[in-house]
Amino acid sequence: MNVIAAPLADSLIFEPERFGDQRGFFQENFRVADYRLAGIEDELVQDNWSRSVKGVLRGMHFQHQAPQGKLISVMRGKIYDVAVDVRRHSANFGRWQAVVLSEHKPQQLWLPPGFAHGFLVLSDVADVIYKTSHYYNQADEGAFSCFSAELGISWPDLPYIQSAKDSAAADFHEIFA
Ligand SMILES: Cc1cn([C@H]2C[C@H](O)[C@@H](COP(=O)(O)OP(=O)(O)O[C@H]3O[C@H](C)C(=O)[C@H](O)[C@H]3O)O2)c(=O)[nH]c1=O
Repeated sequence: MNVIAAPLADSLIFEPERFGDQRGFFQENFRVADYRLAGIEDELVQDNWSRSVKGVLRGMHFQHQAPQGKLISVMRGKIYDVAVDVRRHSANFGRWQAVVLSEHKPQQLWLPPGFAHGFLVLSDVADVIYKTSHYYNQADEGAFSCFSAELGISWPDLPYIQSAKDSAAADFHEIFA
């Protein structure tokens, strides 16, 4: 398992080995030992499956008291994955990164606890699976707008499909005043 740095400090990109043959391919998606070797001590306790059609824009989401680390893989399609460091002590507080994840490129993205997460679907459909280091708690959830001017996140230009919650989300500076 190769590990490379993602643009923001503490975020990592894992590159699992994919064994292809005339039948298709085999890929190990998760070994605790690989993540411990990369310095991730978080225990991953929940596994999610998110299916979206082209143009779906989910985010930007985070949890206040029990921030979730996320290990993100795209099983089908392609996404433009964005994360914002919302750790107040971080030198990168308020900075964002974008990583394109695709079923055709064996890469997984690690976001440590304290990153807000969102993604835009670039393919007709995308299946995103991700493990999290804390359980989901709707009461603990926070969100800010993907289009918060002060962040300057550049999104590919598509007709966006958002949930009512996401399209009504406040700007970053209103949440992290
Ligand atoms: C996230 C989550 C949601 N749900 C339920 C709550 C709602 O009834 C339904 C849809 O939830 P929501 O619209 O918040 O789903 P997303 O917009 O994909 O939210 C996710 O979007 C970004 C990209 C993330 O990284 C987070 O995991 C998460 O916030 O699933 C659960 O039961 N468990 C969960 O872990």
